[in-house]
Amino acid sequence: MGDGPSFEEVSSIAQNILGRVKHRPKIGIVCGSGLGGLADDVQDAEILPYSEIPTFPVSTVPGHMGKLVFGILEGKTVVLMRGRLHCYEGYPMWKTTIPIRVMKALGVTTIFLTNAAGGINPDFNVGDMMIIRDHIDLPGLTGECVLRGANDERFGPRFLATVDTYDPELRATCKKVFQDLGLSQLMREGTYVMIGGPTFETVAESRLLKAFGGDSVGMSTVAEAIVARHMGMRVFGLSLITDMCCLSYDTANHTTHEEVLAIGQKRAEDLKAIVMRLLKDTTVE
Ligand SMILES: O=P(O)(O)O[C@@H]1C[C@H](O)[C@@H](CO)O1
Ligand code: HPA
Repeated sequence: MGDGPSFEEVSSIAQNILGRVKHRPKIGIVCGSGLGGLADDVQDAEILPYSEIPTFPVSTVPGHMGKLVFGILEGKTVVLMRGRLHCYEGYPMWKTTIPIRVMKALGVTTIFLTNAAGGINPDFNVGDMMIIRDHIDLPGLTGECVLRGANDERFGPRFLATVDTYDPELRATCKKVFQDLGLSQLMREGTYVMIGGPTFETVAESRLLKAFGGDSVGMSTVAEAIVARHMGMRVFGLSLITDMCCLSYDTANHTTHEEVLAIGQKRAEDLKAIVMRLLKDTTVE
């Protein structure tokens, strides 16, 4: 196979994990920057650091601990990625999504992707949460799609339709969750744009992404969502808006990763409440 990973490599990682944990999750959750606190509520937790899983890539970004956490949340058997991988860390795009392929091989059928993101839509506020309705795969549009390279049909089809990437039923359930928890004022829905990072956007780039129809921007998630859909998983995505992108030179402020992590901490309880209730209300086969 061209860009990888091979089906055999993914199966071998999954076999290694299955030999070491008793839980058999159907739902996977990827914790975005600063959002790993979700893992603290996992009951009967079994924890595998990425560094202890043969050939598994490791996280290098502050706010991403680099552990798989297996256990029970809201009565559902789950696996959490407490820390994801980004291409700006030096990984080729396909390598950042090995954990998603491994989750599928472990038996996961539904995946929740969370991220920290900048707000492009001027109606958004820092601290809002955006249900991802659609995405713009900027790396993909410029030739760096995560599915680039030889295709192994055991994973999925060569050509993938992506119009329905984010599951409508899960989005509807999540909207009700916001209502039920009295958090509707924080709820947004829109289009997430993936950039490669690690630079935050210039003013001109933010204006471009806005003109493209983007509502939030980040450095992850899209490749994971595409790979998950390639393997037939159900995908849900949620962005925590941690900063607002600058659309004017007059108001240009300097976004920092520390600011992103701080807002993640500030909103940790609300985010946790939403994801846990969504879990509770989600039926898995
Ligand atoms: O892993 P996510 O997408 O939540 O992380 C975002 C994008 C960068 O990794 C980082 C920037 O602060 O947060
Ligand atoms: N841009 C890109 N990625 C991000 C941002 C941002 O403003 N905030 C958090 N992740």
